[in-house]
Amino acid sequence: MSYDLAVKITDVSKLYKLYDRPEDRLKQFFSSNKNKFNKEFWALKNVDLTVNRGETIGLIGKNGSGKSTLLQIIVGTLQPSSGSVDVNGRVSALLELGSGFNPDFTGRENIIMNSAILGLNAEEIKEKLPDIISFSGIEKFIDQPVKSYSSGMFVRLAFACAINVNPDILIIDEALAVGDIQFQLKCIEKMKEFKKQGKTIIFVSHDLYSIKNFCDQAIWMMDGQIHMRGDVHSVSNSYENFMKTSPSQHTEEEEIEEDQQDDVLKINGMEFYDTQFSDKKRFNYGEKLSIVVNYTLKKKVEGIVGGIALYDSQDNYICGLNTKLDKFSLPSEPGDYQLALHYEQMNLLPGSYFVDVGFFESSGIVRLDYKKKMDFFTISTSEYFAEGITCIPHNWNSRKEA
Ligand SMILES: Nc1ncnc2c1ncn2[C@@H]1O[C@H](COP(=O)(O)OP(=O)(O)OP(=O)(O)O)[C@@H](O)[C@H]1O
Repeated sequence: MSYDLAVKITDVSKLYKLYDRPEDRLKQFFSSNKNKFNKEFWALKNVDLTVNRGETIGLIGKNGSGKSTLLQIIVGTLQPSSGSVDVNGRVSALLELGSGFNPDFTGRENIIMNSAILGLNAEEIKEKLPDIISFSGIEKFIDQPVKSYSSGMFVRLAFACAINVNPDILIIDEALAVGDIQFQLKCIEKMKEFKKQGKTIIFVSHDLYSIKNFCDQAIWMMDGQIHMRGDVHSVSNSYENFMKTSPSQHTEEEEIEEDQQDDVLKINGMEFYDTQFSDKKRFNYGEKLSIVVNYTLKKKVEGIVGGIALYDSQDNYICGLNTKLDKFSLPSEPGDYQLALHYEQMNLLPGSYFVDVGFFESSGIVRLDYKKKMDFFTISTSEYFAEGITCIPHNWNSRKEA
């Protein structure tokens, strides 16, 4: 395989045999009739994929589309039913939370075992061990069996192991979402460092915003196949459009959980203002409208991104704006701040509109605080001049054909 390639997958398929009842497995074993007692299910079908060294790839797709199966095959924890997999370099993966850990071993023993599996020799393990323990931040519990760990402690240990063994290829499957925000910030800094060093990263997330911010390329998996691959914006926009037209699809992306932790940034409140700077909630169509968000930054964070999104009463996404897209930078030093967004002309038609407010670190992967439907405002007008959600600036013209 060429030196420039990190992963080469050729015609890989993964077949599962599904049995309705446990005894069917035995019956099938003795049956000469193929598939009499089972159904065949292809989790992956004829997948070809090459990943170049230094690429940062986002893997997206509905639940059950085959993302984890593909990653496990790359990592080597799952064997394909057919096809070949070549990997150049050391792969470190954060797949299912702590899946590589032995619950009866202590944290320290698990680090040693994991590092050995990844190919580190005794000398290297001895050298890395203090870094891994210190990165995990769970020094006090490192000699306890991991079965006594909370999910937060698990993710700390798993991430510390995965990221400190100097991998050539880093694979992360959503796992970062667990764990506290300060630890997430520490991890994202490491991931950014990896990216700068030109390492290969494959990152799975249902959160398209973080995929768009962190990755250069994206792969969209559908029904066990690669449906689309290309630059991150075109693939994620196509996926987003597809998901909009499949109303029955329920993704984790929709389940934005409000961050209860406020140890880094806390959104304190929000107000709406008109041109007279009087605070109100009822506006006339076409009026100027400003949203002012009060927040407290408790720790220094560079490159914070603030965003405001509007939804109508049927939960249709109307408009999402953020400071990164508009190249507006926010302060990084701790303090109490106000962030104001001024809409020059609120051209939404009469109705109630809900506002989401969120703050993220620069790549969008770590959500510092997020308030869904934090408040709402209403638009009214005494005239009847258009229908729908918004009135787009326009004019009419008519002429007689020559
Ligand atoms: N051991 C197994 N036996 C039978 N079917 C399986 C097994 N593991 C996975 N599958 C099936 O294979 C399909 C692909 O699963 P996979 O976990 O790769 O999807 P995914 O895209 O990672 O989903 P998610 O986003 O929910 O993690 C699913 O339909 C799943 O039910």
